[in-house]
Amino acid sequence: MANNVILMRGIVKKFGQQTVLRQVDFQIPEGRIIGLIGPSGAGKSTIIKIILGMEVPDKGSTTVFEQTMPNRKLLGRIGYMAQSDALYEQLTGQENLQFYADMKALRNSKQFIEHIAEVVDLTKDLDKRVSGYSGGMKRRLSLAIAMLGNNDILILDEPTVGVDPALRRKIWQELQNLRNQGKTILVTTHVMDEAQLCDDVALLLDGKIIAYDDPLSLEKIYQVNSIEEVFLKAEGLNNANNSNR
Ligand SMILES: Nc1ncnc2c1ncn2[C@@H]1O[C@H](COP(=O)(O)OP(=O)(O)OP(=O)(O)O)[C@@H](O)[C@H]1O
Repeated sequence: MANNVILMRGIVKKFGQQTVLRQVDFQIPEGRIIGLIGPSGAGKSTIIKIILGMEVPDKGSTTVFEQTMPNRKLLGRIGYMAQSDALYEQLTGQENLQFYADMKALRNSKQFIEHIAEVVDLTKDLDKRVSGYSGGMKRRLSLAIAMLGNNDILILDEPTVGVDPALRRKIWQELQNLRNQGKTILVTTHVMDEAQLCDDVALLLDGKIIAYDDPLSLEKIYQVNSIEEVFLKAEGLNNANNSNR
């Protein structure tokens, strides 16, 4: 059994009167790609922020490599891509990448930047200012920044929004390469084809992880043929349960 690199136990998170996470137990083993799916507003980004120590839960505990977050040293081992881009608009793509590479004290940053720019197909645009980038180009630059360096964990909040299918495939190949090197990847997505590519998929509904297994097992459990159908069936069952309460 692989070690769990991220462990959440009994997480409850409220924003004012709204309880977003009711009782989240979630463990992420080393060297796997884990997809976190759920309807919009289910609390996926909130889970990510709690893992990173950016939000504090009302109840429960979270550890990363058996330590509580935030932890500066651990943050250096994690590549994070948020839903909104944190880019320096007045700098070029290259300068943005170099800035973050310097922050990570990355050796061989030139080779890293060249490789990662190629993965997200930005090589030709690296000398342009980010203010002139399209939305999709900004997402790709954010993804490149998250992937810079030898991160042990990558946490990607909807990394392929605005990315065309061919490039999406290339990015997933890179994620799978990283997984094959033993890296751990947590990704949220609304693209069910991508969820299908994950080693395991966790389904967040009604403030809880209601199912967590590899895609084939989930399809068997829900007696359907795709993760999209798993999602729809689980949501339908949940809504029916709620209206019977
Ligand atoms: N800082 C905050 N203050 C108040 N409410 C918040 C805050 N952060 C999140 N929420 C609320 O918590 C709920 C879950 O938000 P979250 O962004 O985690 O959902 P999500 O599953 O990532 O959604 P999406 O798929 O649309 O990105 C939403 O109703 C959101 O409005």
